[in-house]
Amino acid sequence: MSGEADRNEGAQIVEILLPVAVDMAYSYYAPPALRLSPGDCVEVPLSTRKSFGVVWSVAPAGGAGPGNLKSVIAKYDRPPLGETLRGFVDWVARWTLAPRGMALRLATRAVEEAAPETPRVGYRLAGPPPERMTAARARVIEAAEGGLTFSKGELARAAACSNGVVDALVDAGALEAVALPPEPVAEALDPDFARAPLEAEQLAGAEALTSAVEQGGYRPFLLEGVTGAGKTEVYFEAVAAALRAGGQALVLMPEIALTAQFLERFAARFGAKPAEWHSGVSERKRARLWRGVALGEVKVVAGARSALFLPFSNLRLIVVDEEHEAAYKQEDGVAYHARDMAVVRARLEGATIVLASATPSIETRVNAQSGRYGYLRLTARANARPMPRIEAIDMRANGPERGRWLAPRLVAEAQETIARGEQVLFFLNRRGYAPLTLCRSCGHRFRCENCDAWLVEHRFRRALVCHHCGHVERRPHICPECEAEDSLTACGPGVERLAEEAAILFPDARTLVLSSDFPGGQERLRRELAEIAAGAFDIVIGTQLVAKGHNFPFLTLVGVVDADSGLGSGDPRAAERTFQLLNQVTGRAGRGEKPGRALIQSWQADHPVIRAILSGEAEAFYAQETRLRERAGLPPFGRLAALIVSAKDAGAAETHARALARAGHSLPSTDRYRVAPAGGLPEADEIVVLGPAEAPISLIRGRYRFRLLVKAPKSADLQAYLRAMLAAAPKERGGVRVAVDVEPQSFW
Ligand SMILES: Nc1ncnc2c1ncn2[C@@H]1O[C@H](COP(=O)(O)OP(=O)(O)OP(=O)(O)O)[C@@H](O)[C@H]1O
Ligand SMILES: [Zn+2]
Repeated sequence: MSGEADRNEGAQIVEILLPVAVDMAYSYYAPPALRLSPGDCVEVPLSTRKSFGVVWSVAPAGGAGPGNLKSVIAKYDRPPLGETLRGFVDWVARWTLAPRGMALRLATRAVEEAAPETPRVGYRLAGPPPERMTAARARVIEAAEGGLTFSKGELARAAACSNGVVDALVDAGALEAVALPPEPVAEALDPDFARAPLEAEQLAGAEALTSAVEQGGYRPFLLEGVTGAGKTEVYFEAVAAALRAGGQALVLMPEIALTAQFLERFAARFGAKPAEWHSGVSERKRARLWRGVALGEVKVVAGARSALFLPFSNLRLIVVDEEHEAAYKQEDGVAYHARDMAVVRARLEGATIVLASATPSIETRVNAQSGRYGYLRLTARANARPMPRIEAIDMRANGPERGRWLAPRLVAEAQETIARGEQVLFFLNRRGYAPLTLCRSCGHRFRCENCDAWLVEHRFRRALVCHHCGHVERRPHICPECEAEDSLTACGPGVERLAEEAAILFPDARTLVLSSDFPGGQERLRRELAEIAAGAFDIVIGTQLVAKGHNFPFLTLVGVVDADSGLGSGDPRAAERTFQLLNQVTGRAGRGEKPGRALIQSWQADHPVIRAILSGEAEAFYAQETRLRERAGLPPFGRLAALIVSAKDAGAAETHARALARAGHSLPSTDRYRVAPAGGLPEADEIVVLGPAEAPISLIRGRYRFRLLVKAPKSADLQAYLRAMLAAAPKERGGVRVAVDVEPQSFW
């Protein structure tokens, strides 16, 4: 027996978290040779297959054998997940109510299956020229002269021939293949490469941030500056301070704002580009970056929201650019808000965090005004550029004729702008050709067969498309209902329809339509954004993609086609969202040498949001919105969670939603929260459950949806309440699903 204990000396019982939809860590036996520590990446058996996992805790096995525990198979060659990142994963799971394994997955997805690196091979001159010489071969040999080593592609490109010519020269002994060291994962950055001359307000902001980064510790800031104020230059100084301190920095941006233009500005300041992290980066590159970040070799990452889960080893600074952007909220899977979680990560890491925006969210602004965040402001544009002059076009009095969408005044000003060699942007936040197609003779409307939504006509693709489930059908020639011919008519405009109108009104202009649903994906979008910035187009027609943080120096006129479209929704943030979007899009005008203008087509020109945009009085708007939120107990003065109950059968979904609400109402109050009794008027410190109500879009992908809204005072432990409510509800049966969305950003 003691012999066995000796043999087991050093064996461990380890708790391992797997990147699957399970909250619990599983116990495994680790044989003595492994000597695992928390954070180690391992391979473990999971039912009939093998899985990646991360060690969460370790205890000595005390001489015992595996018993009925399964054994860890191997330790992977990956840098371990540090304690703060593990703490962050736990935190995100607790906050969002997602299974911990799914939160882990956000951190480890890039390296779960990382294949070993394929070695890089280079080619250089080796022997005498081959006996059989061709023109292409001669060009390759000429390109390889000088004793350097080149990749196959480089030689083939230089000689304008195929890769096969290079291979043939290797076979003939004229070239030889040599192994190259791996490509560096990121270039070295120099904090003093080219310091920008800053203006007074920029300087004050930069100094506050640099000293926070130097001192270390958790220090949150709001950097609020009008569009074109030069916020980027200010937070670049904070990045420089992090670099000087030997630390790392993360710049989060909405994915589409991560353009070549931004990377080049970064390179102009630091001598090289940052590491990029977004959906366009290849899997292999991501695995290498992940490792480089963990080892501290990668100093600065510019990334979309998922970069927040990278294994930084010495993170000194997080910047969340355009912090108000709804794109920071992940809607499916782990429903986290990257801005809010960035603040959490900064606190865990003891880092400075900068939330930057021209139009901060109410949440962030309230935090800045109450002194919880440092408040840095830039009140004027850099380089003495004026803010754009903004006017409204009242569509009731001065709108276009029927079937047209651009008012005569906007058309006239656009013509003058183009004639001066400047750029025009027509902004309409609607993809496709027309949001609704109907039959003139019987009134039939085309709806999605899976969703409670109209089909949007996409004329470029010659199809009717559902924007909720992606369902596509051909646009027929006869009405499927009454069989009338040529009776179908498009109602309302989308960007494609606007392009048609522009082609008639401005036949000689170079026009570009920019929309996220065109083939070519992110890469095409990035290229087109660069072309706009270079002045390759006279007219740009686009959705909100063009509004996000871009710098188009030739753009001097912005026409907002339908300023009111976002105001009618049931979203409690509708006014804030519209204010932000209109500010951002009009803020694209006049960033170059010539001053900018914006014309806003509105049916409600006296709406408070439109008035705030016209007057430029953001302060009054924010004050009023904040007051409304406070009175209604809405975030940030109270807390919300949405529960979306869905099922293929409407009755099953509704029954479960009602049971869930009853469970919520009948929970007893505890010291963590107080529950309002059903039917009674809630006190200010009590949690209430509103609904269930049929969701505004009551059917998506064939599933019927009901929503519950849990409204809690700031003092309540909302997550503890939600957990108790879900536990007290009957088990989900008959394909019923419940999705929890803490601090929801969308309300459909
Ligand atoms: N101190 C400065 N002197 C001259 N030009 C500057 C200065 N600071 C910034 N700029 C220039 O001003 C322009 C606007 O800067 P930037 O893009 O950082 O603005 P922003 O505040 O991020 O605006 P937005 O919120 O609209 O994205 C850029 O072209 C930038 O190079
Ligand atoms: Zn659909």
